[in-house]
Amino acid sequence: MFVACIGTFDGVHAGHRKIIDEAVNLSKNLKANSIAISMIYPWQYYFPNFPGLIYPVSQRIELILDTGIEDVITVNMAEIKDIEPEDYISSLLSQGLKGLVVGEDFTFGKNARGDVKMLSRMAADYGFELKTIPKQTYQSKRISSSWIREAIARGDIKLAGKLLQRPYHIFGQVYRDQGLGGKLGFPTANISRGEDKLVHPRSGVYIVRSIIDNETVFGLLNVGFRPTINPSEEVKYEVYYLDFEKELYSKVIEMDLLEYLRPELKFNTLDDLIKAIKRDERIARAWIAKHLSNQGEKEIENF
Ligand SMILES: Cc1cc2nc3c(=O)[nH]c(=O)nc-3n(C[C@H](O)[C@H](O)[C@H](O)COP(=O)(O)O)c2cc1C
Ligand SMILES: Nc1ncnc2c1ncn2[C@@H]1O[C@H](COP(=O)(O)OP(=O)(O)OP(=O)(O)O)[C@@H](O)[C@H]1O
Repeated sequence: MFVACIGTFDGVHAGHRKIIDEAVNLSKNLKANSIAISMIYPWQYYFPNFPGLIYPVSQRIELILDTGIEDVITVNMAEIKDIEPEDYISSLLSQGLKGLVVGEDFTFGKNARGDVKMLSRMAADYGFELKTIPKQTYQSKRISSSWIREAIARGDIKLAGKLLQRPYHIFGQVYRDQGLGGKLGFPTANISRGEDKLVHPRSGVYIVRSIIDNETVFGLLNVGFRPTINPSEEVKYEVYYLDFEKELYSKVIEMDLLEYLRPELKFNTLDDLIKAIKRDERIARAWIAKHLSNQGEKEIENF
């Protein structure tokens, strides 16, 4: 016996959390297991103008499980897009579905014909519990993964963090590059974000925070194409951690994006680039000092 909630859940934003929490509550009332059914990719993923996922699928699953729901099942959109919605629900019923939680505007199945009206009818006919959740909003606008992707792409990481209920973070493995940064006076770790098609934050410089070997470290992340030296065809992620000297090659690091400082620029000389980075560092140090709480704990206010 199980209670399920259905969606893509990319980002696991405030609206998703509400749906998942309600599924967990309902499962307790019905003494059943709780399951999130997560579409691997949203419908838009298959179109060329899709900006990319907020988080890799593996991380999405971790975030969903962190909410306290017992299991996550991933479903390929191709598997259900041509299925009659009644058939999909019947197959869940035959597997022990006792309750279902969805957003009020949720649609699924062939021609998106499955909706709350249809689900209510089926719930009455087949005796399962249906809970629909009113849309969760921020500043009167429906919270959605699409809105968050768009905010990240234009560098509004504050808004993204609000909608996600935690700072937007990126994560990836450190790989060896030319090591030019060290020679310029600021060693950088180059990050590879993996295979999933992910949204790129607006190119430029960000203040970031990571936890490395149980220690909080702050850094400057450059996202972009490095137009000044060694230009790249694809977006690169390079982080310069402040007051940090440990070896990072091949480690997987996660960083919270806290503040957007400036766009990436093409400088005429290397010297100008170095000056700009030194200035970024001064601004970042002042920002960090201002935002650290007074109790000596390395916590950023407002997050
Ligand atoms: C904080 C920071 C800011 C940066 N800003 C720029 C920039 O505005 N324009 C640019 O062309 N490169 C910028 N870079 C990228 C540097 O050009 C890059 O780190 C340098 O080329 C070394 O790269 P490599 O060691 O990976 O070869 C920035 C790097 C950092 C860490
Ligand atoms: N703001 C919200 N308030 C209430 N329910 C929501 C909200 N956003 C999504 N849901 C519900 O959460 C489940 C998962 O949503 P899903 O990830 O498919 O949509 P989304 O966040 O709107 O993404 P997209 O912007 O890509 O359409 C669905 O049942 C959906 O109806």
